[in-house]
Amino acid sequence: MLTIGFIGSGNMAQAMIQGWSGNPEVQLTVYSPNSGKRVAKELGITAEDSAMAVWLKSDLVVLATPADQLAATAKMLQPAILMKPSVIVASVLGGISLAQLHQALGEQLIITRALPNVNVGVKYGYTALAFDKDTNPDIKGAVAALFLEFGRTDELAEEKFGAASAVAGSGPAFVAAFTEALKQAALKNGLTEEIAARLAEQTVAGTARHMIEAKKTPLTLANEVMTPGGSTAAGYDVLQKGNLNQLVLDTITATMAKNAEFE
Ligand SMILES: NC(=O)C1=CN([C@@H]2O[C@H](COP(=O)(O)OP(=O)(O)OC[C@H]3O[C@@H](n4cnc5c(N)ncnc54)[C@H](OP(=O)(O)O)[C@@H]3O)[C@@H](O)[C@H]2O)C=CC1
Ligand SMILES: O=C(O)[C@@H]1CCC=N1
Repeated sequence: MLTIGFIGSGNMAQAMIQGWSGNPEVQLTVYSPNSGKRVAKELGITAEDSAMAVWLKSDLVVLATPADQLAATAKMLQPAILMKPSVIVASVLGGISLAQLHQALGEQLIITRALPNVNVGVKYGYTALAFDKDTNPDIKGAVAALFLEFGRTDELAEEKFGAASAVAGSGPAFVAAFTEALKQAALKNGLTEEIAARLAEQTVAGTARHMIEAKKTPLTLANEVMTPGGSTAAGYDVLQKGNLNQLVLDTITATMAKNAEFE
């Protein structure tokens, strides 16, 4: 049995707990100062009274607090780290590098930097992973296998994490915004709230599944839908004239700039 402990029980931690909760080989526990016990009860896992208790019970500890809480977390954990330095750390703290993590927690620890997105909660996530250079290949494989359980993963150089965070980490919010825009357009054109939501969600979900399962690029799929001279082409033209690509690029640039503030 592998025990995974969470420090922080917010949206990202909850998604990861949901993603791993069906695994009979994994036991999950959490500490979070205000919401830890409530979240543990809701998700059917155990809660601890301190970050130290989580560390001492765990084989792998996921740091899932806001990035600016790293120093406070490290302070709470120092005695436990000295008592049990074998614990593997997986940090999902946005913008915090492996070097910063080692500086705060200890140079001797085994640390993985992970950048999952909330879709891990429905086992359709994406996680970028970075390991210390000297990480034992068996440990690397075991950690990667855990993240593979709830979606796709890539091992990425840390300098690519800003882009990965903006596109894949924040991406669900941007895709959700586009989905909401589709829904609003359906509402404006007389569909009911319930039907508008279904049309928008199912279309976004189905389009993603179609591209993945049929191995089609986005443009291939778009061209299949666009009958020459037909109605989709008329709408697509509006997206292009509105410079959708530039708008999305500006969105990712602003997201990356904010993320870099923590570095
Ligand atoms: N949300 C996302 O999609 C993604 C988030 N991330 C990263 O995950 C991290 C968490 O984000 P997210 O879950 O969205 O944030 P939330 O605000 O939803 O949750 C933050 C959690 O951290 C807890 N917390 C705050 N301070 C401490 C502390 N000193 N010790 C222990 N727990 C603490 C809070 O506790 P309490 O509730 O008890 O007050 C809360 O449960 C961030 O670093 C973010 O960059 C990375 C990828 C994607
Ligand atoms: O918004 C944030 O800061 C975090 C990082 C990636 C997704 N959520």
